[in-house]
Amino acid sequence: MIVAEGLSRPALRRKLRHARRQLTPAQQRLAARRLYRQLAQHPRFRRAQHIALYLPNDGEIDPRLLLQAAQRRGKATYLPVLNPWPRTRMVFQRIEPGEQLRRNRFGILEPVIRTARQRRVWALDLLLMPLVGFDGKGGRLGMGGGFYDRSLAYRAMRKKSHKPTLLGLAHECQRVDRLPLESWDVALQATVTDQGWYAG
Ligand SMILES: Nc1nc2c(c(=O)[nH]1)N(C=O)[C@@H](CNc1ccc(C(=O)N[C@@H](CCC(=O)O)C(=O)O)cc1)CN2
Ligand SMILES: Nc1ncnc2c1ncn2[C@@H]1O[C@H](COP(=O)(O)OP(=O)(O)OP(=O)(O)O)[C@@H](O)[C@H]1O
Repeated sequence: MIVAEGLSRPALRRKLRHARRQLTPAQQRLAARRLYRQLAQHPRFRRAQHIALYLPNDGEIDPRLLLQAAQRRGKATYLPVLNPWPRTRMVFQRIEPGEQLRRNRFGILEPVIRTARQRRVWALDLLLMPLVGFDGKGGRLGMGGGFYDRSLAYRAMRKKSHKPTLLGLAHECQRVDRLPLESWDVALQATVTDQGWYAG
């Protein structure tokens, strides 16, 4: 586990991003299969009809087996898409198997914007979130764009139990003893790694 004390947020981010990029392709594949086993039969996943995931970037744990499983089971699946304007906004758009994707300004694959296919965050059942670091208290450190935090800002005004369920997905090497909490940070209900579940 990584000790956060004495590290600034950017320094911690660099260290954690470095750690996940060190994983070999074989380790990545194994972790992705283990993650799939942790979640595919879990009630939170089985019960969800509208699920948002992401396409892996920069060493992130790969949730594509879960994406395929969700599509096989007839669930609606969504990916984050960066809005052209305002540029700080991220939306969730439904994707179908085999749909053509394009790289966004960060080089991450995403569907081509089609407003009619977008769904409000609070109308999703399950949000599987990428992250750079996590702790055992629901803390999440992202890439630093604040995209997920802004999408979830509505939560501050609603009860914790509201939709969607927020789960972080991570490699075990992304675990930090304790993350400093910022005012805008939205707590995860749990983080799931290739090794297990960490309740928030
Ligand atoms: N797989 C995945 N998709 C995602 C996210 C994510 O974290 N992971 N995002 C979650 O928010 C959004 C994209 N957010 C991002 C925020 C910052 C950087 C970033 O700083 N990237 C470069 C900067 C270089 C450049 O500008 O091209 C970097 O690697 O340093 C990347 C993505 C939407 N889609
Ligand atoms: N609810 C919000 N409203 C406005 N700005 C916000 C909000 N949440 C976060 N931000 C801004 O986003 C910036 C990045 O935040 P932070 O470092 O927590 O992002 P992150 O969680 O690492 O990234 P991401 O959510 O994209 O994965 C902060 O400087 C903050 O000002």
